[in-house]
Amino acid sequence: MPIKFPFAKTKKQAETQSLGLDHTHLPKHVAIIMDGNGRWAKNRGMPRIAGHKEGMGVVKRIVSYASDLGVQVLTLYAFSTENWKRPKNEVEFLMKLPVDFLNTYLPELIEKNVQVRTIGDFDVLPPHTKNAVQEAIQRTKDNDGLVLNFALNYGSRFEMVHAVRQIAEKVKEGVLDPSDISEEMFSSELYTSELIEPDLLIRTSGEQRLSNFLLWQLAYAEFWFTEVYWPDFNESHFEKALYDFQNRKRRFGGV
Ligand SMILES: Cc1cc(N2CCCCCC2)n2ncc(-c3ccc(F)cc3)c2n1
Repeated sequence: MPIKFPFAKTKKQAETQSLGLDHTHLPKHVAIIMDGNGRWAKNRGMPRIAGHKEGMGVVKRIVSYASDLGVQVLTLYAFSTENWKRPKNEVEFLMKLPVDFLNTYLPELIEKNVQVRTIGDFDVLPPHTKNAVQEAIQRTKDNDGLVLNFALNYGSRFEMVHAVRQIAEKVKEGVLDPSDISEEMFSSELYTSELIEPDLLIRTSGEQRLSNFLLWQLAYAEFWFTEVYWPDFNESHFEKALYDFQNRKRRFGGV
């Protein structure tokens, strides 16, 4: 199909450009707090894990859509350090989701040139979770399309304290003077050291909190909130978030 719209490189871009999305000013890095899965299930008289399972299908759709649009990095808050406090059966179910997701979608992610990464305290995850994620990281490490970054057992305060400890050790060893400590140095000690910072944070389910997610990295990001529960979130909601992002940037772009 001849692409009618300037700048659009793919059919998906042409479709969304017709709706007003400007593909030359997309957010490079979108971070998402995928909230509302438990309430979605409760409202349907279903167990919480049904919401998580439905939410996993939405992950696949939004990853595919973000990749087609040309978003460079997508960071998804999949499991926080606080989530270990949930009931044992729910935690066990959640720790199987990365395995289920990758068993089902890794071939398509590879086909779409997606690079899988994680941030968080990875070593304490269950072996089956670690093995599946490590295989996906290894099999996609040379891909240069969308970077799909899962925050797994992630907590921003834990991440920042770890960074401070690393820097303090260098000062203690005499290889670093305190006067040399900079924002760039601190950023280089974070899990996200190899990634550009998020331009846009999306949070579903009506909550308007950061919940210990990317506290340092989101310093200059636009925040976009929706009442929609994550299992009901779809490409139109994602497109609206990107559209609103662009319009905010247009209003203040000149200052
Ligand atoms: C723990 C957890 C929970 C999880 N949910 C589904 C989405 C809604 C929010 C929480 C539940 N999803 N969805 C995908 C993954 C995943 C993680 C790593 C990976 F390499 C591949 C897939 C995932 N992991």
